[in-house]
Amino acid sequence: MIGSVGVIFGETGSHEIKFAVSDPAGVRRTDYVKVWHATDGWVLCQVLSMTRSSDGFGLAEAISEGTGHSVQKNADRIVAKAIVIGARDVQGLLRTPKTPFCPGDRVYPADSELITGTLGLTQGGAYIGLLDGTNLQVMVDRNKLVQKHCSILAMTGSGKSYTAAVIMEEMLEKEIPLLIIDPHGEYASLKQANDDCDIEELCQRFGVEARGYDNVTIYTPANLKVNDYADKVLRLNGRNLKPGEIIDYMGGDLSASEIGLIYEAVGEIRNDRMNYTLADVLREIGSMKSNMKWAVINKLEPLATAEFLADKPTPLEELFAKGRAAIIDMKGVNPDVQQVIVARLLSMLFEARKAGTVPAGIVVVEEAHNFCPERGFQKTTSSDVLRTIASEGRKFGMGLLIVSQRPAKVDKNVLSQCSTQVIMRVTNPNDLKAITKSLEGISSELEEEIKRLPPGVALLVNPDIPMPVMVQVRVRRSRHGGLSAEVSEEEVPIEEPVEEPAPAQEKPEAAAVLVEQPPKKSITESLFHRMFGKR
Ligand SMILES: Nc1ncnc2c1ncn2[C@@H]1O[C@H](COP(=O)(O)OP(=O)(O)OP(=O)(O)O)[C@@H](O)[C@H]1O
Repeated sequence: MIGSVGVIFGETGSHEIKFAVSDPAGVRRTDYVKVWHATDGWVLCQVLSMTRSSDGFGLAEAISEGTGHSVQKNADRIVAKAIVIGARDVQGLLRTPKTPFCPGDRVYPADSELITGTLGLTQGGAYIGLLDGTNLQVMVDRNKLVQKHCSILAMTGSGKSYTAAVIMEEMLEKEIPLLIIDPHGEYASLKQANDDCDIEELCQRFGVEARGYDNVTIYTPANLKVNDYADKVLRLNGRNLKPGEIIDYMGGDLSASEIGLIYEAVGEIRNDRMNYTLADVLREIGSMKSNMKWAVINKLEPLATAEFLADKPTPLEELFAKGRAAIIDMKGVNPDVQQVIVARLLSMLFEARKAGTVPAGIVVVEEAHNFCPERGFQKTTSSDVLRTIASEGRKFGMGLLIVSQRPAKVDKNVLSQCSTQVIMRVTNPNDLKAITKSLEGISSELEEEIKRLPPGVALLVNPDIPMPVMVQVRVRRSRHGGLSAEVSEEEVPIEEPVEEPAPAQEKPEAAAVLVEQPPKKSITESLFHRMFGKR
């Protein structure tokens, strides 16, 4: 029994074994163990559960009699259940034995080489962390992250953004372009080296070196007053927009007649000239006879005055470039506008990628439930493009890194395309259900495990690793947390709400249909007149 931790007993199969633990200090739940199989050699197994009882008299004696091994006589009985992972054959393919294991055979702790080789932990070089409870590095294939997308799902405070930053660092190390949609300004600190008080010890443990990344640029769609730690403003093209582009920006909240009005107005302008602004489109709509024009102006006016639309847009080639990360820091930007910006920016980026004018890379979407919500929760402008990138991105080398604390609220069409899943602690039953639904054959033990994961520990599901593995996510090279807490919060003036004046006289609806009435002067109308003068 030297070196062994237990002995197989009872009815055995080739997918699962039960063993009586002979060395309680030598084996714990989730540990990897090995068993010799007559045809397959050393086979890797993982302990799923352990039970201890004092009423199993007879079990140890039975095993002892059958095998000649002495097993914990006169003590509590500890029984472990382990799942059989398998062994690599000569071609490197993972196989599970075709015949059952023998009762009485010994179970040993698995050695590092067998674990790493069988689980395929070192493929592709993006270093995520250490296999929980070991010193074995877990790596995933960078290219597959680009081609097959990745999701990080966990409840708040469990280490989502920390882990997302670890993956971003791995991409930056290999100069893979990153575009990061950052609603809370959490990733600006990628620029600074990790200066945690215990950083030296952690770096030694995980085998990394602390560093900041100076090839990271923070863009704000607002302005440098609202976001004073941003490096640059993000501007999208606001000149000579086609009717379809204007409609996209307006977020799909238009009736067919309103859409018609926009086409008509832009058509009129383009008959005359090809160089125009949204203000010109507004003016053209204002000069139209249709009663509907006020509704359209009401919807278009915020766009015409939006800061993020400009004559000189930020070049996509600058935003998505080899060796660089562009953080789109949404601080101070209204959530509806954030979605419009994400929708437009990602549509243009995906087109540019298809045309080959930007390199292959990864788009990170934090708070993904707000940008691609599950049907039934809400409709957002950015849903369609994210769904398109999720399903077609792999053909063109555009990957998604989806991060969310509400997996149940993220579009399943997007989540189901993420072949790498990093799952951290989740306790909400709906979120847990959404996760386990997407993981084929997840055991009830693993489900329980997800509820109890400590911060910084993740369950990693990856196509190159034959089963989910528990990973202690490595320490960050760069500092964790946004820069926003360090800068003085500037007060953003809040506009007083303007009360709409009550209509002078209520008109019967039928009359309004039959007789064309001049529409009442709305806020939109007065704003319009203020901007362009009376018409
Ligand atoms: N792998 C790790 N190593 C060390 N500390 C970690 C690790 N993961 C998380 N932490 C710590 O746990 C805390 C929470 O992590 P993080 O900010 O990533 O959580 P989160 O899930 O993104 O939360 P929120 O939704 O509130 O942003 C942080 O203070 C971080 O320092």
